[in-house]
Amino acid sequence: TQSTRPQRLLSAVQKNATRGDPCSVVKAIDQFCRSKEWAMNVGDEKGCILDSVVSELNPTTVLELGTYCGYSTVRIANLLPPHAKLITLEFNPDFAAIARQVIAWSGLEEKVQLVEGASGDLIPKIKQDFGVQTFDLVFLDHWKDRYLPDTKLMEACGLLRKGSILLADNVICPGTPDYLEYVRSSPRYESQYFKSHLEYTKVEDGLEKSVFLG
Ligand SMILES: O=C(NCCO)c1cc(-c2ccc(F)cc2)cc(O)c1O
Ligand SMILES: [Mg+2]
Repeated sequence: TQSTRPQRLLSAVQKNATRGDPCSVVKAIDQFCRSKEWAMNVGDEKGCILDSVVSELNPTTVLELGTYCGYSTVRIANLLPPHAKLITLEFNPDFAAIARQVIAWSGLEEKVQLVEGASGDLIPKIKQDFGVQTFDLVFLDHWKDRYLPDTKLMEACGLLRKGSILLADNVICPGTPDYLEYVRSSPRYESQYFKSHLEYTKVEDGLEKSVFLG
């Protein structure tokens, strides 16, 4: 039976990265995606912008929407202070299975809780089931048509507080026009666009950083 691209990405990590070394896991995935097969990780260029936002914020609670193979999960978790928590939601069970192994290889499983399911179903359960009241940082990288409804849902569930940061991938490619319009026009957000490129390509893409004003 044929292997899948996430399975081949995991094999590349297990072959080329050192167990317990998150940086080597990130490097191995970027090398695989540049030299062997493109995959929809946030990538090295946008990843550096992600790193700078995380490092500047020093968040204690992080929510990631869309785990895929765990690349950005590892990038974020690697920068978190001790006892900080990253909850990452993934709808696709095949992606989740690979991501668990990538996260384990990096040695960061203590900081990460991967939950399988639909973000729209899980978000309302976070306070009661995962013991988190509000998030310092939310990284949106899941289905592009879910960015806006899930943002409104997080607001309604009281998961955002004054100063919470939303960082959204792919606001240009594939694009999230309704989400961009919302965070850029709403008086409840202060938004900033970080121009970059679609992972491993020359195509324009970027990250939108939005501060919730409460
Ligand atoms: O769908 C995406 N993520 C949610 C599913 O896990 C996604 C897609 C693309 C992409 C794909 C196909 C193309 F032609 C261009 C972009 C890129 C990304 O960074 C993404 O996060
Ligand atoms: Mg993305």
